[in-house]
Amino acid sequence: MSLLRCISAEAEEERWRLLLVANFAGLANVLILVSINASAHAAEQRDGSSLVKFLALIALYALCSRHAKRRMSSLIGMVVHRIRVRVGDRVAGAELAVLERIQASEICDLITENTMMISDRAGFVAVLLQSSVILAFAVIYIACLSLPALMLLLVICLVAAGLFVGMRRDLIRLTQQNAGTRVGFMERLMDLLAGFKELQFSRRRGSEVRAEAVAASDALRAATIRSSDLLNDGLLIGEGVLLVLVIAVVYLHQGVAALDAGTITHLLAAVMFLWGPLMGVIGGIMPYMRSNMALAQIDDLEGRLDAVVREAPTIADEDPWHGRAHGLVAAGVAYRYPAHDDGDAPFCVGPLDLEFVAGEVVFIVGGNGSGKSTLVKVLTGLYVPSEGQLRLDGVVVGAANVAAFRDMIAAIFSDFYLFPRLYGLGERDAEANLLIEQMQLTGKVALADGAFTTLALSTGQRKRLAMIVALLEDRPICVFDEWAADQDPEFRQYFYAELLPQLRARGKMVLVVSHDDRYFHCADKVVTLEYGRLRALEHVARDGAAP
Ligand SMILES: Nc1ncnc2c1ncn2[C@@H]1O[C@H](COP(=O)(O)OP(=O)(O)OP(=O)(O)O)[C@@H](O)[C@H]1O
Repeated sequence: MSLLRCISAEAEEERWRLLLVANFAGLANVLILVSINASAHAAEQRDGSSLVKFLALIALYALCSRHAKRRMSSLIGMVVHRIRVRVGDRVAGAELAVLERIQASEICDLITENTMMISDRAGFVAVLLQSSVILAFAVIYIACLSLPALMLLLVICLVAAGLFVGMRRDLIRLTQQNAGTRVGFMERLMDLLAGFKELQFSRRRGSEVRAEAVAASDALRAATIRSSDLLNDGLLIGEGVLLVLVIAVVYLHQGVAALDAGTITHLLAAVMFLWGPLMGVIGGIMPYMRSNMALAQIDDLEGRLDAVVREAPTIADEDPWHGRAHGLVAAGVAYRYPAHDDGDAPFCVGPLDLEFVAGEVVFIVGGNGSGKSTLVKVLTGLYVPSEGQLRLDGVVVGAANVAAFRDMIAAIFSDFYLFPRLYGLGERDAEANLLIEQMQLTGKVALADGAFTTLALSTGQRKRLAMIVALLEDRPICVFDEWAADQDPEFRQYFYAELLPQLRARGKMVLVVSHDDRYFHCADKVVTLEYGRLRALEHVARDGAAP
């Protein structure tokens, strides 16, 4: 959708009022020109009342033009705001498997860069729209002065428009190239920042990464120069058109039409007077075209998000469990990742038949890449099974109720994210600080007004904070993916020998992904995976001794 259409849709019924105000501004502007021309040629027109008329027209123009430009800028701001919210909602409403297919860096770049581009150029676009209205009135005035002059003006403008159309093609090509170049540069910058530590240990690796970052920056520089050259060419064409217009008017009476000196002076005054609005149009065309391209790129991103979102069923709000979970059954459940571009067979976990009950601790174990985390994502409703079904207390987990199902799970994944605040948990400072003491983090971090005082902690300490959040959530199903991997021996012991039994005693259904074979006896059941298949399902005797 073009920016003009977006503005019009945003303005709703205000659009007609805005158009009227912009037209008043255009009319007042041209009436000032007409009055100047009249006063310049007739002494009787230069009295006090004509001065008042001038001042009134100037005031009318200033007020209407100011209102129209301000409203247009603010409507463009609203269009951009709505785009941000819409794309944000689409991302928030997407499924994990969907988001894994679109790079987060690409989403961020497309939203921030393009919306900033539209916002930054909103002023130019507002001037363009207002100037276009003024020009339309000026064309009527020129037509009244001389039809041949109007024809000449239209021919010159058509030639200029043809040049702009040619430039638009270049601009589209450059805009697409620039987006790719910018993402490339951001990726190299991330290499430098995220891989900072690794780069300290190899000067050669460091210089190779730096060389690629410099090359990406250079490509970005060249791309930016090409774009600004194109914009400058656009401005130059506009200025050229103006000069050609002035010269054409002067020579007009010698060629096509015999004009008297008075009309020529009026025409020249018109062209010179319209220099500002003409430059407003010319200066605004490129930013307007660029804004439309930014909109097209956002449309494309939204289309891609929609296309993958359409594959996933719409999530509804049904809640057949009301916060209680007794038995979770995976019946013939399998999950297959999307096929690779290179034709390699994608990884598949399952089909598996498994059962988990409340008050039971189940360990999911296996070698690296055996599918433990993938299985956990299926069991927690993050991935929709490719085959089979998940049933909680006899009710199939599906699109209609998966949101309620997920609301019953407290999960800490191996690549967990720690929010700086206790979102969704209300006022829990006292309880949280008690748990912080239990987790031996007192003096390191505290919870004040729902926010952690710091997150600058070690990996193990941050995982303990994530555990505190999970315990505060107090959900019937707990999932811990390699939580103990970063804990010291004392805390590892606390996790397996104290925390898990406490959760079992409280009737929680606990799923633990673990490599700690020293503690496998702490489980009620051990599910062993190998290449995505079930290798063994062992029940552990409850006296603590492995069978
Ligand atoms: N986002 C993804 N897209 C495509 N394939 C993936 C993705 N994540 C994992 N895989 C594939 O799934 C396989 C199993 O990965 P998974 O993370 O489930 O293993 P894991 O048993 O948890 O391993 P680890 O013990 O190393 O954490 C991987 O070998 C990989 O081929």
